[in-house]
Amino acid sequence: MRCQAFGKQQSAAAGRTTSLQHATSARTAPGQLQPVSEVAPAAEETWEDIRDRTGQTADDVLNKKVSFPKGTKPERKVEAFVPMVKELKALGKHLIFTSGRLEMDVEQWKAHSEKLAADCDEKERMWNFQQVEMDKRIQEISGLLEQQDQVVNKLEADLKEANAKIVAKEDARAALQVQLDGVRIELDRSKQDLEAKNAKIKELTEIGEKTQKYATDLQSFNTDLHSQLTASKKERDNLQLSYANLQGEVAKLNGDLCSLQQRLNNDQEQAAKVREERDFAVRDVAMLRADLEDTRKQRERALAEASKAKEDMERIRAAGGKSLETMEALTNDKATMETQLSMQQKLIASMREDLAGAKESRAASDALADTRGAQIAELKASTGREAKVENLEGLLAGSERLVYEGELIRRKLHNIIQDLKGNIRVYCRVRPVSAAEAADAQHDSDMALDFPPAGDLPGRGITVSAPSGQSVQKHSFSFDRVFIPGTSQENVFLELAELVQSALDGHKVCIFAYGQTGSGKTYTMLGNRESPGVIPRAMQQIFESGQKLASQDWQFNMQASMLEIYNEDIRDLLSRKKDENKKHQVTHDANGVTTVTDLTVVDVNRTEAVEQLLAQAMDKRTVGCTQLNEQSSRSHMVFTMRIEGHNTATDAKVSGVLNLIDLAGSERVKESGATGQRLKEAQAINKSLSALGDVIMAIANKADHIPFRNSKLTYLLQPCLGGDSKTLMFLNVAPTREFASESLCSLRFGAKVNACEINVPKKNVVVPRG
Ligand SMILES: Nc1ncnc2c1ncn2[C@@H]1O[C@H](COP(=O)(O)OP(=O)(O)OP(=O)(O)O)[C@@H](O)[C@H]1O
Repeated sequence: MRCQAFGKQQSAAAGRTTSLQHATSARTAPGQLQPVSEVAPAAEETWEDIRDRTGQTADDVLNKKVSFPKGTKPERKVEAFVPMVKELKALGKHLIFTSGRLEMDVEQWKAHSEKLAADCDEKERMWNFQQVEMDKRIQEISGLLEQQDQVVNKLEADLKEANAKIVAKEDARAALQVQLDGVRIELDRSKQDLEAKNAKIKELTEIGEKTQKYATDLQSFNTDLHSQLTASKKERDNLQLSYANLQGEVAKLNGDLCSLQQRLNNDQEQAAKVREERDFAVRDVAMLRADLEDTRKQRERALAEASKAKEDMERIRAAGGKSLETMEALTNDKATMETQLSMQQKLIASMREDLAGAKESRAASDALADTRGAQIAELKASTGREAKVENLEGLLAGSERLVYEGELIRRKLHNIIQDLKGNIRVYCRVRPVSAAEAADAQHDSDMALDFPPAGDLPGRGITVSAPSGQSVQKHSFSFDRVFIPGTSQENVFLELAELVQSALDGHKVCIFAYGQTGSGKTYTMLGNRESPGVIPRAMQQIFESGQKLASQDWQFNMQASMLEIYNEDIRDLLSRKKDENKKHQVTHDANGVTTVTDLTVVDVNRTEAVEQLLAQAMDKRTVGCTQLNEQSSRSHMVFTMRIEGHNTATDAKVSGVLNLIDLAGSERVKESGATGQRLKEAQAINKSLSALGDVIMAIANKADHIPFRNSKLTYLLQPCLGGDSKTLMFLNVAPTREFASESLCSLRFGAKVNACEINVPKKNVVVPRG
């Protein structure tokens, strides 16, 4: 299209050129008007000169009109036309030149535009080609992009997989870390086990040493008995000789028959005493047997612990496999333990031999008693003489000495056994489910406690199932004795009668009941008229034993006092005055003798007298009704009996103390529903019981400072807990699930107390010289 238009302009320009050429040829034709320049050739002006000179435009020149007045001569008219012709000529030349130039330009433009069109076509072709190439390239790139997308997707999937693997590896590493931590904990626990076992072995070694000492004492006792037996045999030979002589003198002795009869009666009494002594020996042997049994069990337990330690060690070796040094240490420890165990076994074997020796001694003393009986029977049938009577008196004096010495040895053995049993003991007592609990549907009266029926810990183990979060967890404990619900007051007392006896032998003895409110502390310590508890039974035993010892020239002076600690104040329960605000101070002297100022002290020598005092004290004691116990003790009650003994024959003196304590019940303030005064009481009770717990913990941890002064209760009990007292704690627990958490707390506390070691008890005896 552009090329056609370009062609039309060309032909128009060509047409113009043709008409100008015609004009030129017309000008030069012969006979026509000649231009002035041809007449007088001169330098021709160019159109640009004319234009610049005259200021005319091309149109002005072409449209110029010439008019002449009439009569103008032709020469004049020619003259007038000459400049016009010149102007027109210059303009014509200019136009011809300009149009030639324009034509040239047009040609140039045409060539240029053709070239441009060709370039355009070429470029278009190129572009098309490039477009195709580009499309191809784009397709290729798209293909590549798709491939790359696939690669990226694959890489992403690989990355995801790698991440998952990393997470799994992290998890595995965390699990391994946990395992490692577990192994470390296991290792620490094993170390602790080993330390505990070492401590146990040390304890067993100490027991072994004590047993050795005890065996030595037994040996010397046997030797004494043997020498006494030899002496008795000699005496028996003498008696047989005398008896032969006596037969010849029977007639003369008839007159002395009555007095002899009297002496014979005395002899019979003496024989009864000898029998009693034999019974003591029988009981001692039984106790020894029980003790031996205990030691055997300890040994078995130690063996079990050693084999457990071995298993632990192997487990640790398998789990860690690294701690070679620890392994070696464990192996060494195990070897040491095994050596110590074999020593213990030897010790037990030697104890068995001692027991056999003691049995022989008992048989000898039985035989001696029988011989004496036979002699008495013979004498009964015969008549005696004055000299014979004197002989018999000597014999009796010897027997009395024997009995006295036997009593001393019995006491010694008794204390050795007590020491072996440990000087702080814990007895756990579980009360039965009460009728009210069983009847009330609001109470969860199912049992929360189990007692291992037999096996490792018969009568010593207890398991409590207590809630732990959403589930229930079992916790096992063992104590020196566990009394199941329904155990009678009598059977409970039998287990501590020996301890009470120690007070008569000059020891400080402390028995206290600890437990949740309503768990049976007061029932255990005081009981009721039908089933008296520890305090009345202990009194009865002390008075009866005191009376028995009177025949061995012992005289006892006993004094009782009773106090309660209520809201951290001490109150005298035996005072007949109404002096509630009186302040009492507690002091301990260097010998651990405790004095409470201004406290009523009453001389007692009969059970009935003590019962009266107890009734009086119970009337005064602060008791209240809580949600958990109708008759709840709101104070700690301390019954103290001081025993001073004097042997008029030997001038020996003993001084013992028996502290019997009914603590107030621990309670959770929230659950007991306490408010006002009850709340204040409960807070004071819990504070003092927690102070007791702190003291026990400090003793168990062998702390440098024992915080006895943190409460009146702990300060009062200081000689019992930290001194040389023999201490027994009753841990009273309620049996039902309702109180399982509280029971668990009490059992944990009891276990802590059980782990305590207090000083070896010291006897307060003054033995005269010579
Ligand atoms: N072993 C038991 N056998 C029979 N009944 C028992 C026994 N132990 C406790 N009880 C009865 O359970 C109830 C609560 O006992 P007790 O008053 O002795 O508890 P407590 O621990 O002294 O309470 P608190 O000191 O908080 O007042 C009493 O009625 C008591 O008779």
